[in-house]
Amino acid sequence: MNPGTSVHEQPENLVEVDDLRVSYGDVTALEGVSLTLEANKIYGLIGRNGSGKTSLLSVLAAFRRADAGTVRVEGRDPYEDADIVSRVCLIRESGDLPAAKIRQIIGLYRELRPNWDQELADRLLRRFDLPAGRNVSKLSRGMKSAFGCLLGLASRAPLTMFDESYLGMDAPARYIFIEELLRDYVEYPRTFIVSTHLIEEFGRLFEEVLIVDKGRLIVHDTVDSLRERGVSISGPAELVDRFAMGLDVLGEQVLGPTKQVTVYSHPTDDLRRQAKAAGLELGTLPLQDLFVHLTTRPERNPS
Ligand SMILES: Nc1ncnc2c1ncn2[C@@H]1O[C@H](COP(=O)(O)OP(=O)(O)OP(=O)(O)O)[C@@H](O)[C@H]1O
Repeated sequence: MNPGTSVHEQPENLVEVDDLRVSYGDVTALEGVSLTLEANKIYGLIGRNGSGKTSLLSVLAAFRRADAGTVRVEGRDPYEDADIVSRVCLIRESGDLPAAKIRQIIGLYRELRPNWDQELADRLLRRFDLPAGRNVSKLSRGMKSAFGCLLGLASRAPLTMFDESYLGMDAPARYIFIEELLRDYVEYPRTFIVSTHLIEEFGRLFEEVLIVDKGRLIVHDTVDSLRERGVSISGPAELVDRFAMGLDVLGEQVLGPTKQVTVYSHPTDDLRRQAKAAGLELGTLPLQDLFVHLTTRPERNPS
């Protein structure tokens, strides 16, 4: 069944989180996180190791309870709400798979997931080349990940979250995942949150990006406006250096006599004109450079 035709009336904001705190003993994983996610969008969740991504997704999926603040999915607290939980799917890197054959686990999901699509599951089995008769304990790491991606996509949950679920998958398998996610999303729009460290590779999926850093949400913006926060400049090295002087340079690459720098500065019309007149090329800012810039501060690198 298409999630859009579900008996549930979806509020415009699928997820509402207010002043969330999550702690593990004396470790505070998230503090003061507030966010609103709309239905039927693809969100990228990025952050450095230990920044709190898994903690956030675990709370949304009701794997954990918030220590403070409120969490609402479709207007309701997902914790101990079986109806909401059946409409939320979190695929974690660890897979959370029982030691059973692929075919048996698919049968289980078919029972439990109200929107399960068997045709999609069969196609993904073929595309990922997964042996339906094999026990998951005998699968390679990448195969386990691909199977997790299959389960997440074929579940067609209105809120589907992948937490680094593609670790160990080779590049062709990751491309299949991205292609299938986009294809299915176009046909059956729903909300995805995709956490990843492969920012440029997965970036083309995202409409909006959430960046968490040290337990706080530091950015929630559209990909387009994030890319507009800076610009890449390329051309003859000497000219590029002269042009970038005084600007906040995020990164640089030298290829023979040519150089490309990325700068954290909104490319005004004036800057564009000057660059063009100087024979330089302006390009979009790589999300990865922006991410590194925003999450690398001196206190992160104690001497
Ligand atoms: N079960 C736990 N017990 C104690 N501390 C934990 C536990 N799980 C997470 N933490 C701590 O909470 C913080 C956030 O962890 P979390 O797993 O949410 O980060 P992450 O952004 O998903 O990291 P990564 O990118 O490395 O997977 C870290 O400091 C981590 O050490």
